[in-house]
Amino acid sequence: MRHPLQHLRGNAVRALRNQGLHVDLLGEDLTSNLIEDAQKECLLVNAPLICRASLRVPFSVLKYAMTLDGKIAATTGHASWISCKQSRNLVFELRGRSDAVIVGGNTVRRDNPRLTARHGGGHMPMRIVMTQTLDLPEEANLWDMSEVSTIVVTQRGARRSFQKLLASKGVEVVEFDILNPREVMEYFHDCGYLSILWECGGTLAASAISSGVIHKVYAFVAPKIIGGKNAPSPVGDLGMVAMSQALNLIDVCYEQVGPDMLISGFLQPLPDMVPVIPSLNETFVVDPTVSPYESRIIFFYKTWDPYGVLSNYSPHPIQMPDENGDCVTWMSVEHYYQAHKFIRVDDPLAQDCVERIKSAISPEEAARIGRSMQKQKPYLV
Ligand SMILES: NC(=O)C1=CN([C@@H]2O[C@H](COP(=O)(O)OP(=O)(O)OC[C@H]3O[C@@H](n4cnc5c(N)ncnc54)[C@H](OP(=O)(O)O)[C@@H]3O)[C@@H](O)[C@H]2O)C=CC1
Ligand SMILES: Nc1c(N[C@@H]2O[C@H](COP(=O)(O)O)[C@@H](O)[C@H]2O)[nH]c(=O)[nH]c1=O
Repeated sequence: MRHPLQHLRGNAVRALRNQGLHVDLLGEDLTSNLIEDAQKECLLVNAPLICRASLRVPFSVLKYAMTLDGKIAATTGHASWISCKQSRNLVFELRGRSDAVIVGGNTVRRDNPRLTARHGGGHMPMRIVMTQTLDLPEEANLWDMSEVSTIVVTQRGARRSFQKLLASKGVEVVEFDILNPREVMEYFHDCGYLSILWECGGTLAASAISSGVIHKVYAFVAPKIIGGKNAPSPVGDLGMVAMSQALNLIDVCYEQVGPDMLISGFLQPLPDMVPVIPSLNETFVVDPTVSPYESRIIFFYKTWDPYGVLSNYSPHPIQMPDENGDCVTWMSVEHYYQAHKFIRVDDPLAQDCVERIKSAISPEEAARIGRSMQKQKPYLV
């Protein structure tokens, strides 16, 4: 398949063909039902890359283990173990395929987890803790940095003395003005993360789902019943009141793992799998009074879809007059847009940022520079 980013599209294919290799592109040179299935498999395998490239957050998987009566712990908070050994071994593999594993403060306080991939010398994911209060134990397995590092993300100004203690143990602390899953995922996207495994409890899981940053779910269901009116469940309050609002998983798979059942599926369509024209019962058009089928209206979003050339990210140069009326060429609308956040700001940092955006190699890079500068130095915008 072709690369999802327009400016990289075709490069690898061209390079291979230039070397005399025969390359067939799924869905272009080769078409058939079988090929369509293969193309879909290709999309699924590349889900993290596609998500990262088009949604500008890492691909996030929410994983949890629950009893048959939908509990992720007993009323006391005790949770080890719900799923069987084979299931937990599979979790080590999932961790090993992720760039980071993330939990909420309460899971750290309650479980003192290690969050390592005990799979024999393979890749170890970074460990991330999300906590507003920073009210965490002084001693915890996650502060043992001998095998792998931990990053704690928290609210700006939270418990400065505890931040110092963490720093003395080598734990990185990142402060956010607004600590929510989307901001945190955008930050880790900008740091280069591709895929994140969420192993938190229901409180943070609900917040992450509501923020739209969870793409896939892995639910291990153990044939056990624990009961308990107040025993926690995998997803906290989503503000839904009718079953018709429930989120339906897509491409659901069922797999038996020892005595457990692993149910997995996508929580939102992969960007390339989104239908270009929304179906009639979908109501998410920008203006609810406008039908998505109205012929005068052109819908565009991703650069590689029909009309994608109208997107800010389309890598087409534009010419715009500067403050003196002289014509200046910008590599894309996104370059122009990002630079104009800083263009008349009387500060050398802002001027430097404009120059960096101007010479960014792609619209995505221009957006990355603009957005991270805006986040780091909000006073410049
Ligand atoms: N069976 C399983 O698969 C799992 C079971 N568990 C069990 O679940 C229980 C803990 O569940 P739960 O309390 O939901 O734990 P979470 O892991 O969801 O932690 C919740 C905490 O996350 C922090 N947080 C930071 N930002 C946010 C935000 N934007 N929204 C929500 N929370 C945020 C807060 O920490 P702070 O208070 O520090 O500010 C909050 O109290 C334990 O009993 C544990 O054993 C946990 C994980 C998996
Ligand atoms: N209880 C439970 C899970 N709990 C998750 O695993 C974490 C513990 O990881 P570690 O300390 O590395 O073994 C814990 O904090 C929570 O996120 N996972 C599962 O696959 N099955 C289970 O039954």
